[in-house]
Amino acid sequence: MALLTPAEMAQADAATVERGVSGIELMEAAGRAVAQAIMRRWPRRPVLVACGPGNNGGDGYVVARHLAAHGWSVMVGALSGARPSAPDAAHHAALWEGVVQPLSVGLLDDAELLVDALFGGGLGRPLAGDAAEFIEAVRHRRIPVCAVDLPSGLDGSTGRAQGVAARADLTVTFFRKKPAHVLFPGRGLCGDIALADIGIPSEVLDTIAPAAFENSPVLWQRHFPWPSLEGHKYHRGHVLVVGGQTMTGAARLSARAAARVGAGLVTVAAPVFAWPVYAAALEGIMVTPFTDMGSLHDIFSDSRKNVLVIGPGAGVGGQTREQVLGALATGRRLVLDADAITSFAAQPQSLLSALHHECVLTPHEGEFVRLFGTDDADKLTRAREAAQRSGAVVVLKGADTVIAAPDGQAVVNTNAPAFLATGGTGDVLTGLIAGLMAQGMSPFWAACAATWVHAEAATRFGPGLVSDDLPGLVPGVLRALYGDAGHDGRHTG
Ligand SMILES: NC(=O)C1=CN([C@@H]2O[C@H](COP(=O)(O)OP(=O)(O)OC[C@H]3O[C@@H](n4cnc5c(N)ncnc54)[C@H](O)[C@@H]3O)[C@@H](O)[C@H]2O)[C@H](O)CC1
Ligand SMILES: [K+]
Repeated sequence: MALLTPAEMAQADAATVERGVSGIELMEAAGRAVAQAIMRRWPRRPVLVACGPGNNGGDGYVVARHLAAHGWSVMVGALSGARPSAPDAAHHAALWEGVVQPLSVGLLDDAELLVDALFGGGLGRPLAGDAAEFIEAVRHRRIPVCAVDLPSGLDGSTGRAQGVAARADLTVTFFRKKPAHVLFPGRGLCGDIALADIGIPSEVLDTIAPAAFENSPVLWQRHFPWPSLEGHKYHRGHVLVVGGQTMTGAARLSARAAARVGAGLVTVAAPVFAWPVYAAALEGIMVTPFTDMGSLHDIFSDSRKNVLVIGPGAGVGGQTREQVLGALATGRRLVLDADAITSFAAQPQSLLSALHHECVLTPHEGEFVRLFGTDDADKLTRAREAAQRSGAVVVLKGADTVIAAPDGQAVVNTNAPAFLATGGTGDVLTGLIAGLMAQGMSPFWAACAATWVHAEAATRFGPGLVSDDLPGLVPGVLRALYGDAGHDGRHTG
């Protein structure tokens, strides 16, 4: 599903109003959806609705009215005692027949649930004054919180808090999620996220043309390279993983992952004296020894090896740089990870100028900074800028991995479990990406699909996961995807 910035959300809002659905109706639908989500989650209890000066506050008055209509004891506290001035919010504030008190921390004493309708998409600066004081007080209490659209204080576009921000147990948002709902720290502050349809037709997206999406098989399933009966292994590509001299496990993990995700053939190019180690450990995966850059180049020159992988266990230094630049010179599809990125820390431009659009970089935050430097922009922006600057697909890994293409398209992955934070999982992801690219998937969709499959496999295993488990878990994930795509004859409705 698309991710909309608050500005794009306002465009969706306006486009819907142009189609004849009034802002007042949208606000009614939004507030009603929040009230219904609250009643589904919590038993009736005294509730405080904290209303801000804008339309987020307007939603709050609708929530108050619906909860009261269902017998809830409702207090409304207006920030700085101000009634909203915006017409839609003023309309709904006037429909609230109960008392409106100036919002104060003391009102929390009689509440067992807080509805945070202070600020949402219109937050323009860090919370200050009464608002900041109130949110600080809430954070120090154990009162359950339901946030309207966004926890107050969060920048909807970036998921970052410019100052103090509320923490919610449940956030109810409208039409489409914002980047703040999928990027940390925002995602962590939202609690559970409920997405409500408030009557905005999806057609409005045609004019907005969103460029950011939450990762899901829906995005790339139609591009997934399922084998066909008339095909054979050469149709399914050939991944070449350049092995390191000492950390031989990394390349083996990548190679196994590439094979498990369906690459027709996989070869590890091994430094000759480490060749026995690789050869002894791999059966279906071929191992070709090389002695120097010349013999490695001979291996590269076999164009049937349509995707090259450098980085897992490569070691940081001039030899890795030489291998990377040699691989880039072939124009072949390339996945660069870990040491292949770090090796260019002192001379990033020599890598950036050699990259092409059939390359994928898979840095974690530290490797990203070594190559692209630091700036205080949010993760989505940084990944996009890096992809544009490098001309390659950039997979900026983390609990909220961002996959960005040079044309600005970006996908945020949200199914990664905490268990993935263990050594070697990055090597597996690199192999999954390469394996899908070898079968013809575009670098961008291969990176999106591999990231999702990687996380789904980890989730299936759960606690105790080690990276060695991951390649063997991939078939189960593929089986489910295969079924969901209706390939097994089942109709998925
Ligand atoms: N777009 C939709 O489809 C719908 C959105 N709804 C709700 O509307 C809000 C966005 O409302 P908006 O009036 O634009 O902004 P806020 O209510 O978030 O902010 C109010 C107002 O406050 C001022 N302000 C901004 N930052 C601060 C600050 N740090 N301190 C003090 N004051 C601040 C600024 O002037 C803002 O305009 C959206 O979140 C939804 O909840 C519709 O109700 C439903 C459909
Ligand atoms: K809010």
